[in-house]
Amino acid sequence: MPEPVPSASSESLPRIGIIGAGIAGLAAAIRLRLEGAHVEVFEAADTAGGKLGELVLGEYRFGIGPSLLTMPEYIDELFELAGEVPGDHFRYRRLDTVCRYAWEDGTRLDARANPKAFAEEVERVLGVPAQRVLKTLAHGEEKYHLTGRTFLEKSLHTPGTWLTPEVGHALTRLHRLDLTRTLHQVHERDLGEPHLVQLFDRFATYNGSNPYRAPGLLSMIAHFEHGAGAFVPEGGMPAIGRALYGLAERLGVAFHFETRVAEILTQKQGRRPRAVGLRLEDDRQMLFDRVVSNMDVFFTHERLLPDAPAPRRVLAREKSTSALIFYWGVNKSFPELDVHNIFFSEDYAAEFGALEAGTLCDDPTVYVSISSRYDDSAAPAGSENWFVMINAPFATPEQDWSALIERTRERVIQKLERMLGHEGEKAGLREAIVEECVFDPTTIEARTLSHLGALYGTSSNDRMAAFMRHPNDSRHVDGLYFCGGSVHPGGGLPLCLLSARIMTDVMTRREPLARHTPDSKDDV
Ligand SMILES: Cc1cc2nc3c(=O)[nH]c(=O)nc-3n(C[C@H](O)[C@H](O)[C@H](O)COP(=O)(O)OP(=O)(O)OC[C@H]3O[C@@H](n4cnc5c(N)ncnc54)[C@H](O)[C@@H]3O)c2cc1C
Repeated sequence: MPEPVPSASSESLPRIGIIGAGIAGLAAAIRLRLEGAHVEVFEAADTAGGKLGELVLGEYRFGIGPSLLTMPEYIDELFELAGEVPGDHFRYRRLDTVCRYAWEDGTRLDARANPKAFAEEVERVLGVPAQRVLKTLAHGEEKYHLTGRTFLEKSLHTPGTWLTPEVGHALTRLHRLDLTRTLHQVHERDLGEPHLVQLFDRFATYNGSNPYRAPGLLSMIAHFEHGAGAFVPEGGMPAIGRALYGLAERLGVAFHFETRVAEILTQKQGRRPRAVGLRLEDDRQMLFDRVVSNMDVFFTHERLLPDAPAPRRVLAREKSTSALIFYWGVNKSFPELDVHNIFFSEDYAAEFGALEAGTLCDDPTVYVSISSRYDDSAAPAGSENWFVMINAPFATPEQDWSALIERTRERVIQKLERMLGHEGEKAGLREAIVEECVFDPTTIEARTLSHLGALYGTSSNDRMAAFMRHPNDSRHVDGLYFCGGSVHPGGGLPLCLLSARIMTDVMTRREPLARHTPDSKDDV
């Protein structure tokens, strides 16, 4: 990618160095540039996007990580802030069916995005009254409205966050938040029917948590998919990273690809050290007034600040789950599948029990996402690009991934052939797989530089999780800020985008920048 050289006049602007061009690093670069800073981004990989990267296998293209897009308005917001029309650079559409669910007993359910249509389908297939489903979704939405603005959109480490009418109102409604029940207990209470409980429990995995431990407050996640909606971007998920990179470039952000940062340079200034620049892997030193890390926060402390004090308790928090992913080029079409498909395990509790024990169960829930369903260019005609993912524990030294992969691959193929009704066929799924690549938690750690291969930073398995996530600024080093899935408010694309917004807010309140208007970008 080209490296735009900032012009001389940018020397008078506050200089900010950002480590990492993941979605949050890109959003931070855009926001800080618009706030009036000279911004340079250092990225170890050769492209922007981080986990939103692309994998090409022969004639098949895959998004490496995220497959489900929710809350695209946070992406639009960045184009609007820059005075651009989002649809000129990034287009997406809403899915009518958010997911096609299948169980081993033959039950099939298409989850429509529209809450009423979804509830009616649940009543028809599972016999649970539609009103009960709608009430459960409405309760999730209520939890989101009671807590979302405080817990997801603001810093939890700024006193002003807590002195608001919203917090006062939430305190009067604490009993509605289900803080003393697990997510699974809430679903048993509100829905009862086992298939439906399993379907709703799965929302815990949207931030890498365990429904048997995560607090009932997380039932708000169902609202994101069924209330706010699920979307597919034109050009596939990697198009998100490309679009934001394009916007950042147009604004004059400077990018350095294949440039790994080796150290955050600090200088003692007053009581605490201050971040004053970056040392790159080739030993070059770049001076900055402020530094933002979009790199996994554990590695930021461990590798880039080895001698600085670190928030040990926060960094030792339990990680979110990881994944075992099979990227399969499949040379035929399976019309019975949709964009997002779930094949449930028969014993969900045993599946999460295995994850807690650091291994995989014999019958995992299998997620199959096929982006060629909405993006023709991702696979040859009549073929499909299957992203097949099962939840996996974060990496530990005892795991033997080659043995686990061999065993699980066989079980996954058998399960899919059985549940798709292709068992025993000569030309089933097995024969149709013509391209293959496998990522396990150790590959994910190496490829995306995420500690232990966790997909979403730390887990939300306890009530204190939100408070114990790393803040968006450093308590130990002045001038050092954080954004991305491993810090507040957590992992997943929407929250990463919010982390960049919160971080910019925290930084500019503490150390104001001269606001930059989009029209004046030429003087950078
Ligand atoms: C398999 C998988 C499936 C997922 N599914 C979904 C989904 O369906 N929906 C959803 O919303 N979210 C999903 N997520 C989560 C989502 O992808 C992440 O939360 C989000 O992309 C993380 O973005 P980030 O900004 O934190 O940074 P990352 O994408 O982690 O990027 C960080 C960047 O920093 C760079 N870097 C690291 N160290 C250095 C260094 N020393 N010097 C220079 N650069 C460095 C890395 O190369 C990387 O590009 C999934 C994640 C994975 C892995």
